[in-house]
Amino acid sequence: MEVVILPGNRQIGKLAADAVEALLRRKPNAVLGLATGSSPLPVYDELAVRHERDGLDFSAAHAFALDEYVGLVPGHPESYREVIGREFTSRVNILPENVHTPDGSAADIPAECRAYEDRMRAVGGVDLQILGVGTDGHIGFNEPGSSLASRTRIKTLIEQTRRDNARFFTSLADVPHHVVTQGLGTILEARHVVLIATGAQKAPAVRDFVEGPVSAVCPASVLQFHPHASILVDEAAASSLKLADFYRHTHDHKPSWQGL
Ligand SMILES: N[C@@H]1[C@@H](O)[C@H](O)[C@@H](COP(=O)(O)O)O[C@@H]1O
Repeated sequence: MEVVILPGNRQIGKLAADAVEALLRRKPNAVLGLATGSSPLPVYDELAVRHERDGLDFSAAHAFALDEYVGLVPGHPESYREVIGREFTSRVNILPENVHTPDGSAADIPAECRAYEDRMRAVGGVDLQILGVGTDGHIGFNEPGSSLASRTRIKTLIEQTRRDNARFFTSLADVPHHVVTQGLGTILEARHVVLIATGAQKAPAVRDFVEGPVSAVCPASVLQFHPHASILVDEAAASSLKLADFYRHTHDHKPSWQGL
C-alpha cells in the first residue's frame, strides 16, 4: 500500500487525476472503475477540467460503477447511474454506451450480477479503480462481514451506512436497505486501486484498514493484499495513523505513477 498524505481536496483531486490521465494517454481504451460519494468529487471535477481545457480524451474508455441501490425506480436522482452521470460521465466525452452500472431494478438480480462481471471481463477488466471508504470501512457497498473473496452480489446495508447516506435522500426511511455491489474479490482484480478518504470522520476507518489486521470486519483492509493500492488522504483522515511521518517521508508526495 502506498499512503500519500496531502493538504486537501484540491491536491488529492489533481494527484488522482494524474493517475487517470497517465493511464488514458498510455491506453486510450482504458477501463475506469468509478465510485460515488463525496470523496471522489474533486477527481471528477479535475478530470472534467482537463477534458475541457486539455482535450483529455475519454472517447474510447469504458467505465464501471462499483454499486447501485436496489429498489429505486430507474431515473431516480439518487440512483448511482444518475449520480455517476451527473457528477462525472456527462462532463467528459465518454460514450454513454460505455458507462456501465449494475441494474438494481433487474427482475433477476443474481443473473444481473453475473452479467455485470461478464461485461467487465469482456473489456479486459478494470485498469484503475477509484474508491472511497465508508465510516465502517466498507468499499463499494461491501459492509463489515463481507467475504474477502466476494463477487458482485446483492447486500443489505447496515444502519450506519443508511444514516451516512440519508443526507442524499429526503429522509432516512427513503434510503434503500438493499444494494448490488462489486465484491471485494472483484475490486481486488483492478490493476490499480486509488482510494480517497478525507475528513476526521474517516480517520478511524483509515487507521483500521491501513494499519489494522486484514479482516472482513473492516472490508477495506483487503486492499493490503492488493499489489498496487494508492491511498490518498488529507491530514484529518490521516490523523490516527501511527506511521504518518513514515508515509510522509517515504513518498514525499511523489507516488509511483508520477513521472510516467
Ligand atoms: N457506496 C458508496 C461508497 O462507494 C462510498 O465510498 C461511501 C463513502 O462516501 P463518501 O465519499 O461520501 O464519504 O459511500 C457509499 O456508501
